[in-house]
Amino acid sequence: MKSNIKPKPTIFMIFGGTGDLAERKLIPALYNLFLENYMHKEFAIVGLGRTDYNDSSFIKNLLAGVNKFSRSGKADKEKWAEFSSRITYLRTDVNNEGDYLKMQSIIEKHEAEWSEKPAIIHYLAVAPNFFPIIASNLAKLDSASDCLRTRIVIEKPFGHDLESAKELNNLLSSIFAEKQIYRIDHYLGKETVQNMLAFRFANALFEPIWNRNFIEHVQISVTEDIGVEDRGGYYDGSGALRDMVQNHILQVLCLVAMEPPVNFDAEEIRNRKVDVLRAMRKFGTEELRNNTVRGQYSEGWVKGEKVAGYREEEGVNKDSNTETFAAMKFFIDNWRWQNVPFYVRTGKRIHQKSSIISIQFKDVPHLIFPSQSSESWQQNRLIISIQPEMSIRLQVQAKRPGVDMILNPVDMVFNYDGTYENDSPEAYETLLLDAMKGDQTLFMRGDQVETAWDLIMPVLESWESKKSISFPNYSADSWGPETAEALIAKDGFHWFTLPIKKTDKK
Ligand SMILES: NC(=O)C1=CN([C@@H]2O[C@H](COP(=O)(O)OP(=O)(O)OC[C@H]3O[C@@H](n4cnc5c(N)ncnc54)[C@H](OP(=O)(O)O)[C@@H]3O)[C@@H](O)[C@H]2O)C=CC1
Ligand SMILES: O=C1O[C@H](COP(=O)(O)O)[C@@H](O)[C@H](O)[C@H]1O
Repeated sequence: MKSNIKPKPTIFMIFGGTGDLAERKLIPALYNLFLENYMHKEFAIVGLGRTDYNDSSFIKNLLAGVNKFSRSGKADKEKWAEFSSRITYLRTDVNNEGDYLKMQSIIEKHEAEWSEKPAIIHYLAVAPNFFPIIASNLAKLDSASDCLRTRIVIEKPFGHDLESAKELNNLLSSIFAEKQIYRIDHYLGKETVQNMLAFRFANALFEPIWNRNFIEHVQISVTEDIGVEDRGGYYDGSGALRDMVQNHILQVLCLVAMEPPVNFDAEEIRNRKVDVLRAMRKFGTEELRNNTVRGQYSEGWVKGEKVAGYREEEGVNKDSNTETFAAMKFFIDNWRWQNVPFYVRTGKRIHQKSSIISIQFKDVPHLIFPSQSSESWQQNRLIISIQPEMSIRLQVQAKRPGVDMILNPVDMVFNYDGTYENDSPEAYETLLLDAMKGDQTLFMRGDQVETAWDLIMPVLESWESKKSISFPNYSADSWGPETAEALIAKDGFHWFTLPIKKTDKK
């Protein structure tokens, strides 16, 4: 993220190098960073897994992944040869202490050959039950306590609840310093999410009105048209609240609501974000009843094809009460945001894939133009579209051409397509480069994770204790349960959606 820091020589140890995340995201991201000359010339990638590969069969598999998933398309033959010459495979069982000694010798070999001692990034792309055993074994490596160059990247989910997140934090901090721990949230790597910082704190225009005096309400809506796909086993033990709200949505909310930081330091930004989480109102019995909604999708039709209901998905319990949709109303109890509702919603098998932040401003204090119909009148609204459209729209009222003073809302639009020629990097590219640079700004600090868990625990506990919910309660390809409409409609608002463009639908 910070352009004034350059990566040093680096060794990537990818635990779970043979897995889905490495194939679809990590290796394509590292390859793109290499293509765009962001990597230091001295780097090595070590894939770790139990599968019986040698270097060449491992690399062949990774190439297929790059060809299929990289945003830069099929790999260039020469560039791939150069990139892949840095990749090796080490057959490893994370439970086997002897395998960590082999990692140690790889590190020592590079230390002896390279111009300076490398940064060592242990990337834990394995199931979370392996995080403790890997961390404990890494503690035995000579380099583990070297704060300046050894880093551990932890994939989501970071804990299953507050207690397990605390346990994991305690274990990690007994081995590593906080500045060595990189808890990943890929939403923070998204270009449009990072742009919130630029938009809010590099423009004089918006900050003076960014508060309860001018803003009526805020919406954060992250909807997906896909179901749980092949992750039913994981998802059924998680649900939408844990999978999306506790992490991605609360992190985005923090960027919308944080106070201006005094500088661009990782600690300063993360302090301001955690302040927001600490100020968020806890859910008591009344808020649980009135301000939260959950749902689960049933079968339906998507683009002419019949799709299964959640309970029929592979890996999902046939009478599962796991929510695939969550909506809630939050309040932030501080001077800036008192009484401004923040509505959030997320769900799978929703009619439209779309991640948007909508900020609705208060009405004008006095309207001088008579006879405006309700369709022609819209309070000012700022829409930050994270994906698939990457844009910022400011909806303002304008006079429609004609002899009468008829108003209608129009959009002032900044669209990434058409403004910038280059493709935006994938979230993992930004985050991996930051891990190489040692920049933690876009990674979650331990207290942030725990405060976010603390906030949602009453909702989780309440939902888990009341099993009598009548699921499924929304059909695939709908906008979620009707109660989610009611949650916002009872305050006089409605969920904002962007019109679907043909290209948005796969
Ligand atoms: N896939 C995705 O899109 C996303 C994944 N994540 C997170 O990333 C992590 C990995 O997910 P994903 O790649 O999908 O999982 P996969 O099941 O595809 O991969 C799991 C990996 O763990 C390795 N592994 C399992 N047991 C051992 C062992 N005893 N010793 C050594 N290696 C072992 C497997 O290697 P082998 O089989 O060769 O032993 C494999 O490489 C999870 O925490 C997940 O929540 C987060 C966001 C998105
Ligand atoms: O972390 C996760 O995110 C994806 C959605 O990510 P996006 O970048 O496609 O918006 C979600 O599908 C998945 O369930 C969740 O684990």
